[in-house]
Amino acid sequence: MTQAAFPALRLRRPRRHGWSRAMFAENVLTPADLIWPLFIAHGDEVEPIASLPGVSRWPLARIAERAKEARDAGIPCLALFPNTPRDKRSDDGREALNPDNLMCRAIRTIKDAVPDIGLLTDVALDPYTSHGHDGLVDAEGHVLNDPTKDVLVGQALVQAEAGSDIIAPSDMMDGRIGAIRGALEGGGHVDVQIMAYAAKYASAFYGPFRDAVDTRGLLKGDKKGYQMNPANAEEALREVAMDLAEGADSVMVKPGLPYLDIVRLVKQRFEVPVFAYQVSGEYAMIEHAVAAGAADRDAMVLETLMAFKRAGASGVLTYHALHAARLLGA
Ligand SMILES: NCc1[nH]cc(CCC(=O)O)c1CC(=O)O
Ligand SMILES: [Mg+2]
Repeated sequence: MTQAAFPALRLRRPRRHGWSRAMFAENVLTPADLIWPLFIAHGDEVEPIASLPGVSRWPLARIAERAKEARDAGIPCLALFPNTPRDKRSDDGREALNPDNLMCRAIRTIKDAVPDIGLLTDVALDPYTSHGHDGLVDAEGHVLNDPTKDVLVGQALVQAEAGSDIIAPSDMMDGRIGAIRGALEGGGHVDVQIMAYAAKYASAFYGPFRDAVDTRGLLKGDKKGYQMNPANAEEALREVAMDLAEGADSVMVKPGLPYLDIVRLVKQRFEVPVFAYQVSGEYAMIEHAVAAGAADRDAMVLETLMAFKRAGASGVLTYHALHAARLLGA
């Protein structure tokens, strides 16, 4: 590429005026880029989550209001996470298969009230197990891949039957995308999508989420035996290749900002829709920085979300979705 030299070349020239900055923008962020995660309470009260300031668990009676707010702000899709009552959690997580569990009731409640918003539902056993792991555990505490995969298939089917639009397995078992895709096809759910949490890292940024779904106190050990090592990037490409080959419609990288290099690598290598999850610890870092007077919330939210777009993401799951969508729509 040939280009002029200074002073003919002045890269500041187009930055002088707002209209010009807008015209030269290489990426845009819109409310349609945002997926809003919502936590469902099992009781009747709104339950603020102390480690996730500004985020609450919503009872079923209030969940449709949130869906309407999201739709009215231009958010295309919600991600749902249930806080299963402790007495319904068990070693085998069988409540995940109950077609009347909190997740399935939330799906039906939202679909009845707001049929035109998309619903993405998490597939993994952690909100349902008494040990807090995403799968079935053997006597040594090892999470068993193949038996877990079979349960996840059943979990995906009850969610699809309740009306989920996008099944999002966040469990990191090998082979579950193919098994779930096969079951969805066999069950007549040919248009239900799969967004695979393909490159999900064993991260220190999930703490507040574990409070939100009440697994922090239950979790025995850690998830390093199935989630990825933060040292690895090549392996993320193998994870993505595997999930695409098994029928994923889109893939996710998680956490978000510390793994933007992975978003970029995946996008360049595969040219498929890539989503990023700006996770609970990332949200909390921003909120605590704001509370400490170290940052401007609106600017920081919009800048971090734009960074995902620049890296190549098709969209972002973020607890700031409603706030950001309203800023963008204003
Ligand atoms: N299936 C577990 C799951 N699904 C989404 C998140 C984290 C999301 C967040 O931190 O916002 C986790 C946490 C974990 O793996 O322990
Ligand atoms: Mg995998």
